Amino acid sequence: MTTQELVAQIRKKKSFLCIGLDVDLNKIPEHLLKEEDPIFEFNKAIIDATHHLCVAYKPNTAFYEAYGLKGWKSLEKTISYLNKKYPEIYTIADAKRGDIGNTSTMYAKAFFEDLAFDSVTVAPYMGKDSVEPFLAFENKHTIMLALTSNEGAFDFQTKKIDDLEVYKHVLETSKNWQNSQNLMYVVGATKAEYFKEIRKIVPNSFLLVPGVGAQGGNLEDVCKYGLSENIGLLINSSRGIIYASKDVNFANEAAKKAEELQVKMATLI
Ligand SMILES: O=c1ccn([C@@H]2O[C@H](COP(=O)(O)O)[C@@H](O)[C@H]2O)c(=O)[nH]1
Repeated sequence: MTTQELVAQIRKKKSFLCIGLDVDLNKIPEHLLKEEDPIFEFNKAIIDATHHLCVAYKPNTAFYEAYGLKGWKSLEKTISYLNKKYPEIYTIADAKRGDIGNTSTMYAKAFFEDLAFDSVTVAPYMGKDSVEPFLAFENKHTIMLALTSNEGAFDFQTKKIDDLEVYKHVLETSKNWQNSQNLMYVVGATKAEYFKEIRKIVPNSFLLVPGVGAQGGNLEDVCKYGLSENIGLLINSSRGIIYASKDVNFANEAAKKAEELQVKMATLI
């Protein structure tokens, strides 16, 4: 999907919500555990109940890899359900990959070609030659970690090298990489006070913002400086939406949580 198509969907739905599909079998309604593929049945119900309120879904691959081959099959079924039934929806494989060039190309093929995701998250630590193989894919986005939502972000990302914080180096340097128009960045909602500085470096880039909901990030605080001319934000909430309830009405309860965020978003754009 192109960035323009993503922006058009955001404007149409008045939503820049991304729902995280981080499925933990200990947290889903018990009646689903009798199904052949409980993870897929859970995702399908959540997607059918919330697709009109959000523009993107983000399965974190860890939650699928943890269940081995079965989990990977559930991921495959989920992305193919989304691509067939809701082709306008933007999809993010939150896999945080990146390696030497030829290995990165294989990661990119796995997520962009085999699974047909629109985007994948990558770590910047191995530098340009580890990220450019992802950027070479047309109409696919590579979402690079810049300033993450966790406490450990202060261990390295905010430390200075040559008088500039590491996360700023990540943003500044990557702007000059080949096909950098295909880059987006992860910035945690728990770091709202950093958005003003970040927008000075990447005024128009899309930012994937996890941390609203369970991690305590605040939508309005992020939007104050995070919104750009083309909206430029995808705000993710996973546990805060998908685990709204454990009873048979779980999908409707999740939709209510998603709607709370979407209604606020509509007033902000
Ligand atoms: O800095 C980061 C990068 C990624 N994540 C991921 O986003 C979701 C957040 O889930 P919640 O349940 O809404 O807290 C999850 O998949 C994380 O691995 C992040 O939180 N922070």
